[in-house]
Amino acid sequence: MTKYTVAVAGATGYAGGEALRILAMHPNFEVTCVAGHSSVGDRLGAHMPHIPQYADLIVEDTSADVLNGHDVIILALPHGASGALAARLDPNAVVVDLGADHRLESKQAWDDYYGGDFYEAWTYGMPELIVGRGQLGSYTRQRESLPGATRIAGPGCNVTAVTLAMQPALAEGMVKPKTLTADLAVGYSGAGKNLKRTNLLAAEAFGSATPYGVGGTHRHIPEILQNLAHAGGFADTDALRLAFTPMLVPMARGILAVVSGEMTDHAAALSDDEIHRIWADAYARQEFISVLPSGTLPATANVVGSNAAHVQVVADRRAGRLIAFAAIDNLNRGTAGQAVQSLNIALGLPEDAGLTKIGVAP
Ligand SMILES: NC(=O)C1=CN([C@@H]2O[C@H](COP(=O)(O)OP(=O)(O)OC[C@H]3O[C@@H](n4cnc5c(N)ncnc54)[C@H](OP(=O)(O)O)[C@@H]3O)[C@@H](O)[C@H]2O)C=CC1
Ligand SMILES: CC(=O)N[C@@H](CCC(=O)OP(=O)(O)O)C(=O)O
Repeated sequence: MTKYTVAVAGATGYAGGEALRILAMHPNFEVTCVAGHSSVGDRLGAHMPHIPQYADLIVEDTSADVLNGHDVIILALPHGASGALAARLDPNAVVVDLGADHRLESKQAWDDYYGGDFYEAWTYGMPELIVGRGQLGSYTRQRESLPGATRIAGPGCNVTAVTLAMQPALAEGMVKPKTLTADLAVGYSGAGKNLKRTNLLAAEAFGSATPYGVGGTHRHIPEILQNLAHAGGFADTDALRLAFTPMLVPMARGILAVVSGEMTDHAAALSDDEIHRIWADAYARQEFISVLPSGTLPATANVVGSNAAHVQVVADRRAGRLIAFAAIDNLNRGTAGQAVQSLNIALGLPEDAGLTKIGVAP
């Protein structure tokens, strides 16, 4: 069996930790290097006691010299920290960046929402993303760009939930593209191990629910628009408008996205069963995406610990809106699971190697 050595940078953080957990269960990968920042010199076991097989690895400095020499390099660093580093990595290594530095195709969007140096977009690591149509009307997927890729950009976690919920509507012209809204319940781990992306202290977040990143400011908006523009076959994101409001809720992992848009006449003329069938067909043969039976709504507890996305769609005919739902585990499907899925495809391994769609509910 082919074995690949893997270096994980950001190994002491939540996203890097989930990558290590998945890699520990993967038959083709062996973690041979872990790197960090303030934890350099520590045993990894001090930070990741739930992954005993890598407990004795020592956290090394995050530098190109340390990371080069391994077949695969996973970067799980704060955004802005991987762009310059990535430029010094071995061109023959397969590199996956879980941060945002290589996701956006538009420099303008990067400048508007992130700022700092812009780095070119890498092959986007969301295999099920609809990017066009092939012969006989079947969808072309992002999966087709991944074999042989050596630079892969891991999508944002909120982006993943919103895209998977709503992309069939754009692909089939079922919602007016300037009427989109997305409201999300998001678990604490999305903010990283210090809750720092929310500016909240643990005592303020615990037992409470509060919105953040409101008013069109959240950095995931341009990435969602980029994806939905691909799914809808639009030349750019100007055709789309999205009101996006995430809310921090008291759970460790999970995202529940509620995404809606005003129905087109085409959608309004369809029955509930026909609408549901469009979602089911869009995700047929997409092993990790489950369109739930009509009447069953997604819940984060059912996907925690897995690379699955649970999706549902309903028509609110009084409001004239289609409402799509997706539940994911932000660290697994939203980050490390999706990254390993993309790596599997890039390396020609079975797409599901080392991954599960079985959750740990309740
Ligand atoms: N959490 C999530 O749900 C998701 C996270 N991501 C992305 O993954 C990346 C990591 O996020 P997350 O794990 O949540 O964050 P954490 O704060 O939990 O972890 C950050 C990691 O990066 C290291 N680090 C911090 N600063 C630097 C630096 N200047 N140079 C090198 N390493 C550094 C830390 O090392 P040390 O502990 O040693 O200081 C730690 O290992 C981010 O880009 C994030 O946006 C993407 C999707 C979802
Ligand atoms: C609760 C919380 O703060 N969640 C984060 C998740 C972002 C994330 O991790 O994705 P990036 O890689 O794009 O930063 C947020 O909404 O910004």
